[in-house]
Amino acid sequence: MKLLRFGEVGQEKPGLLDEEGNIRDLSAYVKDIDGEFLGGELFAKTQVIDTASLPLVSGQPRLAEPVTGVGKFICVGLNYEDHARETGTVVPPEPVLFMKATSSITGPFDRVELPPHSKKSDWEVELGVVIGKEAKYVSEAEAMNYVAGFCVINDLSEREFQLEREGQWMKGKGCDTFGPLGPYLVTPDEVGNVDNLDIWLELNGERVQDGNTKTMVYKVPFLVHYISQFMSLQPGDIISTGTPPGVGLGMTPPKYLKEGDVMRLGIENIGEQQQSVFRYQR
Ligand SMILES: O=C(O)C/C=C\CC(=O)C(=O)O
Repeated sequence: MKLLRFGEVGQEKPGLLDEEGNIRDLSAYVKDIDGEFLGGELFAKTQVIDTASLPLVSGQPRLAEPVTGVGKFICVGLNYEDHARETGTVVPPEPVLFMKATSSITGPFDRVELPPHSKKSDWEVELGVVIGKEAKYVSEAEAMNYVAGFCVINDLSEREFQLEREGQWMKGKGCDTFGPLGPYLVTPDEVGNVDNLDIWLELNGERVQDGNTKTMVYKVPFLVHYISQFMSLQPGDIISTGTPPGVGLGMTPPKYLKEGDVMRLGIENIGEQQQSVFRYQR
């Protein structure tokens, strides 16, 4: 099942994508796609709904982030060996974790804003994991029972804020619009082998990231297990699992986003996003 949310900002409704690629309105069954829904009985019931019985949504509405009310947006840094190398580092002996502000979350086709005083904003396509059940000290073997589904994430990163200013990475990771999610929350049964999915990003039509989740170092079950040793995970929390090589920081010379740029990114079986870039004016 591919769950989604559609409509203008603040007026989104829950929906799903049917087999023919049409959007169907789920709002008669479900208030919204959030932690309460994903952690409750309705989520399982929704998976067996006859989609043809749901109202068709006409036109081409805006697609929003497929889950709302995200409590935690946790990211894993340097989780592909070749990406670590391109940034001049190595894969750490344990996962590097950081948080993105939940206020950075936007829809998959919404515009990305460059902060007024930024110079080094960069792209990072990533596989997102959406938690469906409270996970506290879970084992690696049982970890997938806590996963509701997967989505595409662009972990946008302002490198000067992240790496050249004092303190933690979060300054460069949590800027407004720096966390496009979606367009779909895809349930595991439709994803196939999560350890073998093509993952890519194009900047202005040129493919700059061209990887596969098979080269991810710390895999999804391990990450869910690992993070749950430090904090409990709640339904609707998101884990962004790291990016493959091809970010602007790793280029010679480095290349960063500018107004007018267009990013298109996707993951096999999970979906595609596209964002254009503008500079926020104060
Ligand atoms: O130079 C470093 O320490 C790491 C630079 C970028 C890694 C990153 O942002 C990531 O998400 O991975």
